[in-house]
Amino acid sequence: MTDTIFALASGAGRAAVAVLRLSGPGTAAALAALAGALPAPRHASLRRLRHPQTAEVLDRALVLWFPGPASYTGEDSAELQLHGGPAVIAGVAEALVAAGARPAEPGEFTRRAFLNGRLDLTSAEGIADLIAAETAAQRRQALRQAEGALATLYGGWATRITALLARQEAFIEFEDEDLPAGLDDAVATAAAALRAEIAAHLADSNRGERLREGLLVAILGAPNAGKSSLLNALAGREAAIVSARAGTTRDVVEVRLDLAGVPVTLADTAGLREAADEIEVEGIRRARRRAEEADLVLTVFAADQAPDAETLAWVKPGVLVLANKTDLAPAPASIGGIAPLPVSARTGDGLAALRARLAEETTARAGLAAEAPLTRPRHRAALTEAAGWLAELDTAPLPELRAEALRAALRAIGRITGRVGVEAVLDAVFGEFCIGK
Ligand SMILES: Nc1nc2c(ncn2[C@@H]2O[C@H](COP(=O)(O)OP(=O)(O)OP(=O)(O)O)[C@@H](O)[C@H]2O)c(=O)[nH]1
Ligand SMILES: [K+]
Ligand SMILES: [Mg+2]
Repeated sequence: MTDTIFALASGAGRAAVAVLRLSGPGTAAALAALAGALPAPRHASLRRLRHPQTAEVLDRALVLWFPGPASYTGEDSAELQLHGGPAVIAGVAEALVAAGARPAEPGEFTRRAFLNGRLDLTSAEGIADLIAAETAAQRRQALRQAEGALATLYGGWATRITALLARQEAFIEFEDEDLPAGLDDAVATAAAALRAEIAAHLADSNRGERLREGLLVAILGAPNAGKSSLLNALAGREAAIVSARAGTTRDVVEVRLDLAGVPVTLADTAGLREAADEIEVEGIRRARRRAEEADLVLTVFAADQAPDAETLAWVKPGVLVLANKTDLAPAPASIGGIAPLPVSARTGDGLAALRARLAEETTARAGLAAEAPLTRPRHRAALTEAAGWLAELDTAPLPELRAEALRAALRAIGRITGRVGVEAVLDAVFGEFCIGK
């Protein structure tokens, strides 16, 4: 028998209202034990909540009863809107345990919704992304996915493969009879067309995945070039220590920015130079490593200094070259063959242009690529596999082998939406949820 689970669906900590959710076959009994007779379905009803054993009154709360299957999980479920204090929440949780329920695992409500056919895996992942979304562009992408944009796309492809498989199997079964000429070729042609659509979907330069994960932008340059000053200016707060002493920054200092809807982690790093101090050496090692991982590097020079060799090594295609301190000296026309963007962290000159340029660079690397962009490596791997099986149709000599390739392609796509062989991926998918969802 399925457990009845409960969890705090609202955030932890003191708040005006805390929402506790319940789901499972024992929901009605637990509600009755705490709140008396069941309220009308889907109508908020104000009730005294009592401990079922001690009868102590724990709170006055709004109680909502959602009988299955027309609920989020598809099971009988309920919501208790409590006063949001920690002692109230703890008391009601204890009462629910006394009434036979148990605390939920992360993502367990949505997992049940999936198992009861209320949503597919991509929609469930969209809900997790929606809860995690930090920017408007992330929210839009997550909401579309939660509402089934990917389920529709991938489900449509699965339907087409199923139809091809039916034709291919008819071909095998009636091989000796008179079938329309070219049926076999027609299957291969349709499979090739589908493979091209999948390839186009895969060739989006990971924009959807990058929007979901956010971008890393690293600031690199000589000591005292003004890297930390630039980070603070872009962040709008004194996140990193600034001083006239070369070698101030040792650890990597990171801030989160929202650049035109793309979440960006901006990393300030130790100035590059031949250092003797072992702490500074480690800082410079970390600086280089962060820059190598970065989606974009801001290579910073001081306009009043000759470019140093260590930083010049980071003037290359794909980086953004900055000449800072233009209040002290004009920016050179070219550094290492690239025209630098002139800025002054001190006066703020050029910062608006830098911000605009950064937004341009980040949205070119991440963002809404299409109505239903690819958002997860899990989907990418399965689609690549499906496309590989469809390619087999061009070369597979026997109708039986072609049918087998179509079946394998179908299984690969079915794993994305959760139609086949899902046990293995469920823990990974629902483990990323918060408790209460
Ligand atoms: N005049 C002028 N001074 C600046 C500007 N930007 C930074 N500075 C000064 O340059 C010095 C070094 O600035 P930081 O931001 O600490 O430089 P950094 O590149 O982070 O230095 P390290 O962490 O030591 O590598 C400080 O005294 C800043 O006030 C600027 O645009 N104009
Ligand atoms: K400094
Ligand atoms: Mg610094």
